[in-house]
Amino acid sequence: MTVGVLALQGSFNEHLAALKKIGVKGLQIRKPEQLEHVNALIIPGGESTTMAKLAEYHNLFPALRNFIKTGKPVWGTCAGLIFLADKAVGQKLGGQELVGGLDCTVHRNFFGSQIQSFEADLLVPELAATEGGPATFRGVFIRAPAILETGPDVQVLADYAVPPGKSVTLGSDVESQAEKTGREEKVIVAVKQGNLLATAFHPELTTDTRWHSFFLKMAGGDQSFCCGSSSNGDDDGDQRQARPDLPVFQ
Ligand SMILES: NC(=O)CC[C@H](N)C(=O)O
Repeated sequence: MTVGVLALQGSFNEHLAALKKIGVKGLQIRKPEQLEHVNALIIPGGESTTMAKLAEYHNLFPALRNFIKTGKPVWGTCAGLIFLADKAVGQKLGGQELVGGLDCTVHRNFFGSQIQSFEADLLVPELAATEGGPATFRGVFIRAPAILETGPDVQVLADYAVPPGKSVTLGSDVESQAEKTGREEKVIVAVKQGNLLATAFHPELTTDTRWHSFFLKMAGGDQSFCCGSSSNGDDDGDQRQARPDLPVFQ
Protein backbone atom coordinates (compact mmCIF):
# COMPACT_ATOMS: atom_id res chain seq x y z
CA MET A 1 0.00 0.00 0.00
CA THR A 2 1.48 3.31 -1.09
CA VAL A 3 -0.32 6.58 -0.53
CA GLY A 4 0.56 9.50 -2.78
CA VAL A 5 0.57 13.02 -1.38
CA LEU A 6 0.34 15.87 -3.87
CA ALA A 7 3.53 17.77 -3.09
CA LEU A 8 3.24 21.03 -5.00
CA GLN A 9 2.66 23.32 -2.05
CA GLY A 10 1.19 23.29 1.45
CA SER A 11 1.21 20.69 4.23
CA PHE A 12 2.35 17.61 2.32
CA ASN A 13 5.27 16.87 4.68
CA GLU A 14 2.88 16.79 7.62
CA HIS A 15 0.67 14.23 5.83
CA LEU A 16 3.74 12.13 5.01
CA ALA A 17 4.74 12.26 8.68
CA ALA A 18 1.24 11.14 9.75
CA LEU A 19 1.34 8.25 7.25
CA LYS A 20 4.76 7.24 8.50
CA LYS A 21 3.48 7.30 12.06
CA ILE A 22 0.89 4.66 11.19
CA GLY A 23 3.43 2.65 9.21
CA VAL A 24 2.26 3.47 5.69
CA LYS A 25 4.48 4.32 2.78
CA GLY A 26 3.91 7.81 1.37
CA LEU A 27 5.08 9.07 -1.99
CA GLN A 28 5.38 12.71 -3.02
CA ILE A 29 3.49 13.37 -6.24
CA ARG A 30 4.63 16.16 -8.55
CA LYS A 31 4.21 14.62 -11.99
CA PRO A 32 1.23 12.90 -13.64
CA GLU A 33 3.07 9.60 -14.20
CA GLN A 34 3.86 9.26 -10.49
CA LEU A 35 0.16 8.65 -9.85
CA GLU A 36 0.54 5.25 -11.51
CA HIS A 37 2.51 4.03 -8.50
CA VAL A 38 0.04 4.80 -5.71
CA ASN A 39 -3.12 3.16 -4.36
CA ALA A 40 -4.62 6.33 -2.93
CA LEU A 41 -3.95 10.06 -2.94
CA ILE A 42 -4.02 12.91 -0.44
CA ILE A 43 -4.37 16.49 -1.67
CA PRO A 44 -3.12 18.62 1.22
CA GLY A 45 -4.06 22.03 2.54
CA GLY A 46 -2.21 25.13 1.48
CA GLU A 47 -3.39 27.83 -0.87
CA SER A 48 -5.72 26.50 -3.51
CA THR A 49 -5.12 29.19 -6.16
CA THR A 50 -1.35 28.71 -6.00
CA MET A 51 -1.72 24.94 -5.92
CA ALA A 52 -4.03 25.07 -8.95
CA LYS A 53 -1.52 27.17 -10.89
CA LEU A 54 1.25 24.69 -10.09
CA ALA A 55 -1.00 21.73 -10.97
CA GLU A 56 -1.79 23.34 -14.29
CA TYR A 57 1.88 24.04 -14.96
CA HIS A 58 2.71 20.37 -14.33
CA ASN A 59 -0.26 19.23 -16.42
CA LEU A 60 -1.71 17.37 -13.45
CA PHE A 61 -5.42 18.11 -13.81
CA PRO A 62 -6.28 15.41 -16.40
CA ALA A 63 -4.27 12.81 -14.45
CA LEU A 64 -5.93 13.76 -11.17
CA ARG A 65 -9.40 13.49 -12.76
CA ASN A 66 -8.50 10.10 -14.25
CA PHE A 67 -7.20 8.92 -10.89
CA ILE A 68 -10.57 9.73 -9.30
CA LYS A 69 -12.38 7.95 -12.13
CA THR A 70 -10.43 4.74 -11.48
CA GLY A 71 -12.17 4.61 -8.09
CA LYS A 72 -8.98 4.89 -6.06
CA PRO A 73 -9.52 6.88 -2.86
CA VAL A 74 -8.67 10.57 -2.79
CA TRP A 75 -8.71 12.70 0.35
CA GLY A 76 -8.64 16.50 0.16
CA THR A 77 -7.85 18.53 3.27
CA CYS A 78 -8.70 22.24 3.28
CA ALA A 79 -7.29 23.55 -0.05
CA GLY A 80 -7.50 19.88 -1.14
CA LEU A 81 -11.22 19.93 -0.37
CA ILE A 82 -11.56 23.02 -2.60
CA PHE A 83 -9.73 21.12 -5.35
CA LEU A 84 -12.17 18.21 -5.14
CA ALA A 85 -15.37 20.29 -5.06
CA ASP A 86 -17.51 20.49 -8.19
CA LYS A 87 -18.18 24.14 -7.42
CA ALA A 88 -16.36 26.81 -5.42
CA VAL A 89 -17.48 30.29 -4.44
CA GLY A 90 -15.42 33.13 -2.96
CA GLN A 91 -12.60 32.51 -5.41
CA LYS A 92 -10.08 35.09 -6.59
CA LEU A 93 -11.01 37.05 -9.71
CA GLY A 94 -11.08 34.72 -12.69
CA GLY A 95 -11.53 31.72 -10.44
CA GLN A 96 -9.29 28.69 -10.49
CA GLU A 97 -9.41 25.29 -12.07
CA LEU A 98 -10.87 22.55 -9.90
CA VAL A 99 -10.36 18.81 -10.14
CA GLY A 100 -14.00 18.25 -9.19
CA GLY A 101 -15.80 14.99 -8.52
CA LEU A 102 -17.21 15.86 -5.12
CA ASP A 103 -20.82 16.90 -5.51
CA CYS A 104 -20.81 20.01 -3.35
CA THR A 105 -20.41 23.76 -3.28
CA VAL A 106 -17.53 24.96 -1.15
CA HIS A 107 -16.90 28.51 0.08
CA ARG A 108 -13.16 29.02 -0.26
CA ASN A 109 -12.48 31.19 2.81
CA PHE A 110 -15.77 30.74 4.66
CA PHE A 111 -14.31 31.15 8.14
CA GLY A 112 -12.41 34.31 7.25
CA SER A 113 -8.81 35.35 6.85
CA GLN A 114 -5.63 33.87 8.31
CA ILE A 115 -6.05 35.65 11.66
CA GLN A 116 -9.53 34.15 12.02
CA SER A 117 -8.03 30.65 12.04
CA PHE A 118 -9.13 28.59 15.05
CA GLU A 119 -9.30 25.17 16.68
CA ALA A 120 -12.49 23.44 17.78
CA ASP A 121 -13.64 20.04 18.99
CA LEU A 122 -15.90 18.48 16.36
CA LEU A 123 -18.37 15.69 16.88
CA VAL A 124 -17.28 12.82 14.63
CA PRO A 125 -19.66 9.88 15.19
CA GLU A 126 -18.74 7.89 12.04
CA LEU A 127 -15.02 8.35 12.60
CA ALA A 128 -15.30 7.24 16.23
CA ALA A 129 -17.48 4.26 15.25
CA THR A 130 -14.90 3.09 12.68
CA GLU A 131 -11.64 4.03 14.37
CA GLY A 132 -12.58 4.04 18.05
CA GLY A 133 -11.29 6.73 20.38
CA PRO A 134 -13.07 9.85 21.58
CA ALA A 135 -16.37 11.05 20.10
CA THR A 136 -14.73 14.34 19.16
CA PHE A 137 -11.80 15.33 16.95
CA ARG A 138 -9.72 18.47 17.38
CA GLY A 139 -10.28 20.42 14.17
CA VAL A 140 -7.49 22.83 13.17
CA PHE A 141 -9.08 25.39 10.84
CA ILE A 142 -6.60 27.59 8.97
CA ARG A 143 -8.21 30.20 6.69
CA ALA A 144 -10.62 27.38 6.25
CA PRO A 145 -13.28 26.66 3.66
CA ALA A 146 -16.72 25.21 4.44
CA ILE A 147 -19.18 23.18 2.43
CA LEU A 148 -22.44 25.05 1.88
CA GLU A 149 -24.39 22.52 -0.20
CA THR A 150 -24.05 18.82 -0.91
CA GLY A 151 -25.56 16.42 -3.42
CA PRO A 152 -27.59 13.33 -2.47
CA ASP A 153 -24.65 10.90 -2.50
CA VAL A 154 -22.54 12.90 -0.09
CA GLN A 155 -22.35 11.64 3.49
CA VAL A 156 -21.75 14.34 6.10
CA LEU A 157 -19.12 13.26 8.65
CA ALA A 158 -18.83 16.50 10.65
CA ASP A 159 -20.36 19.94 10.80
CA TYR A 160 -19.70 23.11 12.73
CA ALA A 161 -21.76 26.06 13.94
CA VAL A 162 -21.64 29.10 11.72
CA PRO A 163 -19.81 31.94 13.49
CA PRO A 164 -21.91 35.04 14.21
CA GLY A 165 -22.15 37.43 11.26
CA LYS A 166 -21.52 34.75 8.63
CA SER A 167 -24.17 33.51 6.27
CA VAL A 168 -24.48 30.16 4.57
CA THR A 169 -26.87 31.64 2.04
CA LEU A 170 -25.03 31.41 -1.25
CA GLY A 171 -23.97 34.78 -2.62
CA SER A 172 -25.34 36.68 0.33
CA ASP A 173 -23.67 38.53 3.17
CA VAL A 174 -26.90 39.83 4.58
CA GLU A 175 -28.58 38.74 7.80
CA SER A 176 -27.96 35.04 8.32
CA GLN A 177 -30.66 32.42 8.77
CA ALA A 178 -29.48 32.05 12.37
CA GLU A 179 -30.05 35.72 13.04
CA LYS A 180 -33.48 35.52 11.44
CA THR A 181 -34.67 32.34 13.12
CA GLY A 182 -32.59 32.36 16.30
CA ARG A 183 -31.65 28.75 15.50
CA GLU A 184 -28.06 27.64 15.29
CA GLU A 185 -26.92 27.23 11.69
CA LYS A 186 -24.22 24.80 10.71
CA VAL A 187 -21.86 24.32 7.83
CA ILE A 188 -20.39 21.01 6.74
CA VAL A 189 -16.69 20.45 7.42
CA ALA A 190 -16.11 16.75 6.63
CA VAL A 191 -17.72 14.55 3.97
CA LYS A 192 -17.41 11.25 2.14
CA GLN A 193 -18.75 10.44 -1.31
CA GLY A 194 -17.79 7.03 -2.67
CA ASN A 195 -14.00 7.04 -3.03
CA LEU A 196 -13.69 10.72 -2.04
CA LEU A 197 -13.06 12.04 1.45
CA ALA A 198 -12.78 15.74 2.27
CA THR A 199 -12.12 17.73 5.43
CA ALA A 200 -12.10 21.53 5.80
CA PHE A 201 -9.63 21.23 8.68
CA HIS A 202 -6.09 19.79 9.06
CA PRO A 203 -5.89 16.36 10.76
CA GLU A 204 -2.23 16.12 9.74
CA LEU A 205 -1.44 18.92 12.21
CA THR A 206 -2.66 16.91 15.19
CA THR A 207 -1.35 13.77 16.87
CA ASP A 208 -4.70 12.02 16.25
CA THR A 209 -4.22 9.80 13.18
CA ARG A 210 -7.79 8.49 13.00
CA TRP A 211 -8.67 10.33 9.76
CA HIS A 212 -5.55 8.87 8.15
CA SER A 213 -6.44 5.33 9.23
CA PHE A 214 -10.09 5.91 8.20
CA PHE A 215 -8.84 6.93 4.74
CA LEU A 216 -6.58 3.88 4.55
CA LYS A 217 -9.57 1.65 5.15
CA MET A 218 -11.25 3.29 2.15
CA ALA A 219 -8.19 2.17 0.19
CA GLY A 220 -8.67 -1.38 1.44
CA GLY A 221 -5.67 -1.10 3.71
CA ASP A 222 -5.06 -0.88 7.39
CA GLN A 223 -2.01 -0.66 9.58
CA SER A 224 -1.06 -4.26 8.86
CA PHE A 225 -0.32 -3.10 5.29
CA CYS A 226 2.74 -1.41 6.69
CA CYS A 227 5.52 -1.16 4.11
CA GLY A 228 8.27 0.94 5.51
CA SER A 229 9.11 4.58 5.63
CA SER A 230 8.03 7.46 3.42
CA SER A 231 9.78 8.12 0.18
CA ASN A 232 10.54 11.60 -1.07
CA GLY A 233 9.47 10.55 -4.55
CA ASP A 234 12.40 12.20 -6.28
CA ASP A 235 13.21 10.83 -9.71
CA ASP A 236 16.83 10.14 -8.93
CA GLY A 237 15.63 7.70 -6.30
CA ASP A 238 18.01 9.18 -3.78
CA GLN A 239 17.51 7.73 -0.35
CA ARG A 240 17.56 10.70 1.93
CA GLN A 241 17.43 10.21 5.63
CA ALA A 242 13.88 9.77 6.87
CA ARG A 243 12.57 13.05 8.17
CA PRO A 244 11.96 13.23 11.88
CA ASP A 245 8.35 13.57 12.88
CA LEU A 246 7.24 17.14 12.45
CA PRO A 247 5.96 19.17 15.37
CA VAL A 248 2.19 19.08 15.63
CA PHE A 249 -0.33 20.59 17.98
CA GLN A 250 -0.93 18.44 21.06
N1 LIG B 1 -5.49 25.89 5.02
C1 LIG B 1 -5.90 25.90 3.79
O1 LIG B 1 -5.68 24.97 3.01
C2 LIG B 1 -6.61 27.14 3.35
C3 LIG B 1 -7.22 27.06 2.00
C4 LIG B 1 -7.59 28.44 1.52
N2 LIG B 1 -8.85 28.86 2.02
C5 LIG B 1 -7.57 28.46 -0.01
O2 LIG B 1 -8.31 29.05 -0.65
O3 LIG B 1 -6.75 27.88 -0.60
